[in-house]
Amino acid sequence: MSMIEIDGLNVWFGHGPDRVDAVKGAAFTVEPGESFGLVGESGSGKSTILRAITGLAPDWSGRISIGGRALTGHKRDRAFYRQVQMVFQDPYASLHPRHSVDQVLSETLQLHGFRDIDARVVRLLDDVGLGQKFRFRYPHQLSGGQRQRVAIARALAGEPEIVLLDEPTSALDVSVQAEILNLLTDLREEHKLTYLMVSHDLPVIGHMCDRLAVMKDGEIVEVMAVGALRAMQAQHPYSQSLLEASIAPGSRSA
Ligand SMILES: Nc1ncnc2c1ncn2[C@@H]1O[C@H](COP(=O)(O)OP(=O)(O)OP(=O)(O)O)[C@@H](O)[C@H]1O
Repeated sequence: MSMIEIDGLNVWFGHGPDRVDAVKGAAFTVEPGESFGLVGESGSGKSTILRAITGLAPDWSGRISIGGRALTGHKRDRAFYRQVQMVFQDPYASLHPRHSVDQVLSETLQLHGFRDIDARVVRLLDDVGLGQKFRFRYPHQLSGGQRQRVAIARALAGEPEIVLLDEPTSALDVSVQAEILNLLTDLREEHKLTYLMVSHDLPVIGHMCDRLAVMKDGEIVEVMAVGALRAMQAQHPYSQSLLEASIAPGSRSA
């Protein structure tokens, strides 16, 4: 059974003449323990697929199934958030400025119903490579990379099976991007996680993922293995042009 199954997915915003069809007929599956990438230029619909899964895009049709359970509407229950967590692009926006790291993690652990909060906070900080000295710091006392580590710790607090990653390093300095990507790779292995990751950056997807879908204007034009990407074997002309652009000198974007 696939961990994530998307089939015939349409997602739209607005009505009548204002309607934007952001995702059209998308289909792919993500297997347990796999890391799957969604790549494409800005506005191609990548983030909208993650939003439809998490219930942040209310108007959709088709099939979204998580661990064999079909989702309906846009209300997601506690069991869903136990199984699926998300890490966003901007750790500055996703952390409350007046909540210490300890508060962020303790409150999240309490919401998930854990009792051994103290031991779990300690373990989560270790897991994401932040020592105990960061425990009582506030977001403004942390670097961008450290904040993203806190956001990752918060996502892992409920021991999810699936983590949705929306451009998790594109707001960070180039120097810390690789650190966070390597951390995410290690955590996937240690915690047996399944990733669905959005990026406009093909080399990032190539580094992080087993397979990927290339999106253009709301449609998936090709699903391919990362091995084919590395061998420059894209089938669709649009994927080929993305590949060529990504290896052109000076093309590497943050
Ligand atoms: N809340 C919204 N209301 C109206 N249109 C939206 C909304 N969210 C997204 N869209 C539109 O849906 C399309 C797909 O957007 P989406 O954010 O999924 O693209 P993306 O590939 O993730 O690009 P980016 O990396 O820039 O976020 C775009 O045309 C966008 O303008």
